[in-house]
Amino acid sequence: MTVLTLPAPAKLNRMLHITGRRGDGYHELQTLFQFLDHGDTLTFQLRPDSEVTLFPSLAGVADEDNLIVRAARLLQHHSQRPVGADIQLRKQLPMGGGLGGGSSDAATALLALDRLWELDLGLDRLAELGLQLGADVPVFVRGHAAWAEGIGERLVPVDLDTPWFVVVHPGIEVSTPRVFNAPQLTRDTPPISMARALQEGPEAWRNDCQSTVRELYPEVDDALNWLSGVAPTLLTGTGACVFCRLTNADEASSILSRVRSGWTAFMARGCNTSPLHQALGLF
Ligand SMILES: C[C@](O)(CO)[C@H](O)COP(=O)(O)OP(=O)(O)OC[C@H]1O[C@@H](n2ccc(N)nc2=O)[C@H](O)[C@@H]1O
Ligand SMILES: Nc1ncnc2c1ncn2[C@@H]1O[C@H](COP(=O)(O)OP(=O)(O)OP(=O)(O)O)[C@@H](O)[C@H]1O
Repeated sequence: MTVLTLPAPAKLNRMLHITGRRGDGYHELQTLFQFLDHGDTLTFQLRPDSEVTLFPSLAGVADEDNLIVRAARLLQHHSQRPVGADIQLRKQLPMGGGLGGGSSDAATALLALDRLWELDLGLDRLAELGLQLGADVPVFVRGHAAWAEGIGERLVPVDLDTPWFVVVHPGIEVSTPRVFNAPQLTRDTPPISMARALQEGPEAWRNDCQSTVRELYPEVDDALNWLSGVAPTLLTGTGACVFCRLTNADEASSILSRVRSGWTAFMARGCNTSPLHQALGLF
């Protein structure tokens, strides 16, 4: 095998609580992650030397800073022989969208190159390496919808409802550090048990970042106001995307056709098994 084409799906935070702040400034979260059947696509072609190339480059991100190339560099240290790859990226997910696009690309690179380079590191080690790249990478490596604690790395697999979603991107990039550094962000939600979060269900779920992001980014406020007029709506991660859940595809496509011009939107189905793991036959 010398070529692999694989998906890098989006994630949603179906709920997100901020329960504290660690000494190093990172926030303690409780969140429910679920994947969508929509995302980026990456193609990996084995090289006989130790070069790693990426095409096309992302605007504003130097290749060596791209999480895909950084994932490849981390893995190269684990090979006894020179290994390289030409990587093609079909980017669909908005950057700074709260859909975890960069983290998902990184996880897809870790799993693809582990296979292409015959490293066989296993998901535990790959998730550990992934955490060095970003708090959201481990869930994409493990590939199952999850209840997450810590900074998002302590994961318990769960099965959530799998509705259709309409995801609206109001055309701006939200800075995750800016949101986490905002003085008005509440960081004192009392921790709850996973059982309680699951029992409360989607009607009760909320995102503790939402009111702060609304204040800092009026475009997100507009999108939340518009979409919640049609169906129950939440922010994902620190935004900028907002999503609502629908019981069927017809309702979703009807909302999609009415989304305000200047915003981008897509519809997708929630998945408890990542499309990446489905493609790799890991479940
Ligand atoms: C908010 C979430 O999207 C929820 O899924 C993620 O926790 C964010 O994950 P991410 O984008 O992978 O974040 P990282 O690249 O690890 O961190 C970006 C910056 O956000 C802040 N950050 C991030 C995650 C976290 N639990 N606490 C934080 O305070 C830190 O300032 C960090 O420097
Ligand atoms: N392959 C990549 N795809 C997207 N962004 C990348 C990538 N590599 C590095 N980045 C950098 O990471 C930043 C965050 O991108 P990303 O799309 O992961 O944000 P996000 O969807 O808000 O993530 P999260 O929900 O994890 O906070 C970008 O602004 C960009 O500078």
